[in-house]
Amino acid sequence: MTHFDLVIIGTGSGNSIPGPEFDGQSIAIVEAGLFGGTCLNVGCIPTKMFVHPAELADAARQGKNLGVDAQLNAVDWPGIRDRIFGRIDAIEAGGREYREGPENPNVTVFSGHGRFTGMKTLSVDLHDGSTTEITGDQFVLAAGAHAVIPDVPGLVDGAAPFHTSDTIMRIDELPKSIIVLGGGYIAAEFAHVFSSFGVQVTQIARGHQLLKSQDQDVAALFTTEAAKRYTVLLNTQVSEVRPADTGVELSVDGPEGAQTLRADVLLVATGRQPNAERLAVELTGVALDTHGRVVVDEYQRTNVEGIFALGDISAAHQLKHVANHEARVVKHNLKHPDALIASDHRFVPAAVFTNPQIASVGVTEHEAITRGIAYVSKTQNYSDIAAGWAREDHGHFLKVLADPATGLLLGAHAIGPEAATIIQPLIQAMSFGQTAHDVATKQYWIHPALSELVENALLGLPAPLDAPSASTSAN
Ligand SMILES: Cc1cc2nc3c(=O)[nH]c(=O)nc-3n(C[C@H](O)[C@H](O)[C@H](O)COP(=O)(O)OP(=O)(O)OC[C@H]3O[C@@H](n4cnc5c(N)ncnc54)[C@H](O)[C@@H]3O)c2cc1C
Ligand SMILES: NC(=O)c1ccc[n+]([C@@H]2O[C@H](COP(=O)([O-])OP(=O)(O)OC[C@H]3O[C@@H](n4cnc5c(N)ncnc54)[C@H](O)[C@@H]3O)[C@@H](O)[C@H]2O)c1
Repeated sequence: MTHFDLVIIGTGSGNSIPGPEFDGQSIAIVEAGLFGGTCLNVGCIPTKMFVHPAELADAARQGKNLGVDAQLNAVDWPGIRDRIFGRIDAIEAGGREYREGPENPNVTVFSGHGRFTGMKTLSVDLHDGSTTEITGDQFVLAAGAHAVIPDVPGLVDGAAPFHTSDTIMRIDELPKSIIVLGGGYIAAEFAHVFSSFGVQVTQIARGHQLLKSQDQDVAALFTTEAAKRYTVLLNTQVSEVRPADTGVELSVDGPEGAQTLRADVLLVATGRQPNAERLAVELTGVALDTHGRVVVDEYQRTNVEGIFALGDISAAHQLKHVANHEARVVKHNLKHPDALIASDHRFVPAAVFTNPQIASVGVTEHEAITRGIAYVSKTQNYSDIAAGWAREDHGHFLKVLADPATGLLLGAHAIGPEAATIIQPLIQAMSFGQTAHDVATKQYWIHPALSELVENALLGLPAPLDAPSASTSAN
């Protein structure tokens, strides 16, 4: 049994903790899978590296509307895949080498699956087949989450072939058809990529809308636009998945009754569960909530002294920028027990990298109504600002919600070109407590840039003093 000052489990955002401040401390890093975690290897980065070529393919198809008659001749899947993972795998290998190398003499990397066996005692099943046990004064639980496989015959028992986001990006060839199970982020982004690459996509969602955690107007428009691009089956349940001659066969039940669907490939994208139970954190006394997340306070401390948690294992938002933020908080708090800093989860933004793109921050209109929050709102269409009009945008918009008494922003929800980039000034305004009026009027907005969407949305909000206390909206 080897003892360490600090044990970090997981090399996603957890790997950013060791630095010169920790030079005098012995550190164990435990990693069961690829070095660098989900975002780098199987998450944000590779998916967005597929999204960009998908956008290029879409642009070739759509250019004709504006007089550029381009043609999409072929999508070289193996070429795209190998370019992406050629770059990513090198970073993964470099990251591992760096931590194992002479630059980090105080760090020991354990390549294997860790599992608590007692108070601050971790057993690690190493990839060489041996097992080792380590203890630590302090622990950082940064072990992320894993894809949930629904309890459907053929899936849970592994009888039928299927992919998750962990494997789909490395398949050998572009399938002719794919069924995407799930209506959330991962399903939306992969349905977009495969559809743009010319694959026949069928997306199955059990709810009445895709991306139903978004503002309802955004989710409704996205669902309508997705259904124009590929087959979307809503209110549909899968009862069985079977292997077929060339792929898979699914029995589904929906508004059209029972039917059998076939495709070359099935992608299951039905949520991600924190890895806390797999790590047996309860054996070191760490409490979990009803979602299986590690419970942390605002300083990222668990209920056990000296054990911190960050990222997907404990966060309500499974997002890389949240995991990174929390890692910075944990890094500080490990070194400054008498001057702790708190995580800031007030305004967590997120984007879905689809076509159209979606971005959001703060409360949705539905949430404002159900929580009884007084608000005013303005929905600004892209087509009514110069850059949107010029590109003949149809139907896309930014909706902003503000407090009628103070003029402070409550939320922003965009669907349309560059939505993820466009809403950043609104995230900034919310974070720094700037009023909608000040943000709109006390700076220049570049003309004719897409950012004028934000300026016009804010100018369209009723002024705070004129506003009634009840909700008002301007469209
Ligand atoms: C397909 C996909 C696309 C995504 N796209 C985006 C995006 O565009 N933007 C965004 O903000 N977020 C995105 N996310 C979410 C983002 O990837 C995660 O929120 C983020 O990576 C979580 O970081 P983490 O450090 O908490 O965990 P991870 O990065 O998952 O790191 C945890 C590490 O712990 C290791 N581990 C787990 N259990 C053990 C154990 N018992 N012993 C040892 N090691 C263990 C794992 O192998 C893993 O390497 C995406 C996720 C997916 C799946
Ligand atoms: N662009 C981004 O920031 C990005 C991209 C991908 C993933 N992520 C993160 O990763 C998380 C996980 O993504 P996800 O898409 O797997 O989860 P999600 O929570 O976004 O969506 C899960 C979907 O699966 C459906 N579902 C759940 N159980 C089901 C079942 N038994 N049968 C059928 N459908 C079922 C849900 O109704 C929902 O539509 C996201 O919540 C997000 O935080 C972020």
